Amino acid sequence: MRSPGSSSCPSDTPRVAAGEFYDYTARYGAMRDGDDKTLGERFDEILQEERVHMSEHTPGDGQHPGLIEEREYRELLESLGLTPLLSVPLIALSNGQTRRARIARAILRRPDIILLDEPLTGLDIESRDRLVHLLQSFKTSTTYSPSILSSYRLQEVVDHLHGSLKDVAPAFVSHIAFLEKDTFWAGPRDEFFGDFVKRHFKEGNTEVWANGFGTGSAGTPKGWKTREDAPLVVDLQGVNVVYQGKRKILDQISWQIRQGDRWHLKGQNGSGKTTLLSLITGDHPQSYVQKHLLLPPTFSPTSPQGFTPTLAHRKRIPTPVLKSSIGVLSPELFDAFPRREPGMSVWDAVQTGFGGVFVPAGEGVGMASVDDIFEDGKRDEVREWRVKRCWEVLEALGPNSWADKQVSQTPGEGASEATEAFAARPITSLTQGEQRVVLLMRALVGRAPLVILDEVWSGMEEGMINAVKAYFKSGRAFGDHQAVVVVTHWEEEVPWTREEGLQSFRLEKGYGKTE
Ligand SMILES: Nc1ncnc2c1ncn2[C@@H]1O[C@H](COP(=O)(O)OP(=O)(O)OP(=O)(O)O)[C@@H](O)[C@H]1O
Repeated sequence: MRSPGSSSCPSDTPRVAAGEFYDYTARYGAMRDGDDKTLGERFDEILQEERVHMSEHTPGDGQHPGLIEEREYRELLESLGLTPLLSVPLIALSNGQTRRARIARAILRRPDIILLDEPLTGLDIESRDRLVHLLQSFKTSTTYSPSILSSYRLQEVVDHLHGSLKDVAPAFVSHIAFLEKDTFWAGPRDEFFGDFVKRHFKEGNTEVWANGFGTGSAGTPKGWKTREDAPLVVDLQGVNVVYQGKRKILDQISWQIRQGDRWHLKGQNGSGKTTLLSLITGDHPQSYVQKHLLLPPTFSPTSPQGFTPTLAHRKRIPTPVLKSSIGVLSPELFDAFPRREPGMSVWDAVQTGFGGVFVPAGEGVGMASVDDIFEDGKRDEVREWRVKRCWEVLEALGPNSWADKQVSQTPGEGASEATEAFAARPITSLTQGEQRVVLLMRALVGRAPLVILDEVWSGMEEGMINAVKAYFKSGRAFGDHQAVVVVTHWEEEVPWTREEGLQSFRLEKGYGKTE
């Protein structure tokens, strides 16, 4: 019998765990039988399950908290912005929409305790406000008032953007438990901000602020006089995506991405960011039918010089070539990456980034592909560069950079013991945050002409976030020939400023515009 006591909303891998969304490319293709269950139908099923569960118990026996009333159900959907999505198949929901649906599902069952793991991650600003408002309303509700246990990253609780200690914790939070390495503190919110935060961050723990974005040197050195001189990496003109002949998601989008560019792709949940990026990565079937969708066709095997910036239409680029031209980390990729592949180590996972593949290809640096692709004279050089590059990213983002205060070695001088041990670990033995860092290494390792970083910080611990920020700021993470697109709903997570050359592309109601 299920426990009526609590319900939770895990921060990630929800689609896999729930069996509701298992293959991230499936959502772009034709729906298969069983894929077309709508959000409304799923909620109806849950309510029916609750009715059955209630009928098996007498009221007051403590085994069920009572069915949600019709009016409250409607209000719940409304307050999470789900009403217009009831007729949408589960598989077609965007990330933020899925997260909101999962939170509603948890609340529908009216548990006594709700566990929320980083509930604001992946939500746009409006949805974050709506959720906080909903959780706040439970405090004064006479019909349903659950206890809420919710985890947040420090930046969602303390004003991180400005490096200040201002309390920005969501309004409904009354008590805070703080966990960091060997420090544990728990108590009322006022005491946390009144005393603990100030004391804790004064006592030598200031690096959490010092490494924030906005410090250090610019990360966008460029070898071109003006941006327009830089070669194109992606060229989209008048791109459209329509579903079922009527749902227009992208309407005449034109976007040019050039070498050295740093882009922030913006837009509310469901505005089409993932769809647009899936056209660029070639995962979306409609990428083949676009009139003008030019993508980077060339391997970038050894160095920036190895890249020839000649664009080609999606139809003309073999998928493996396109995959090796674009480094990606996204929630979809995180869910789909086959980390349970028997024996897959960190090293194996990182090196799949050279080909943008999921399965390690052979021995060593997985360079079966090297033999296939490169001529005799070039193979050794390619192998050598790839091995060196794997160690570089492992050193830069491995445990030396976030686990404790050890000073990491200069990249290229060989890997430290901690890094070697980390490289050998099975990826399944890592925490979720560690797995994210490894998949970020995978996206960066090939020095691909285009790197797409979609919500890369979610699930990472504070120390990891700071290590990644520091790496991006160091100028070593990206070469001049690389273009980077960052997707996040948090401005403070974007690693560059406008002064450093950052540009923004916003999607709204199907249209796209540069800001
Ligand atoms: N196969 C499909 N059929 C119908 N609609 C779809 C399909 N796939 C996606 N959509 C819709 O396309 C819209 C855009 O989704 P997309 O995932 O691109 O949004 P997003 O901007 O990435 O959102 P988020 O910020 O939540 O990640 C959503 O409203 C989604 O429901």
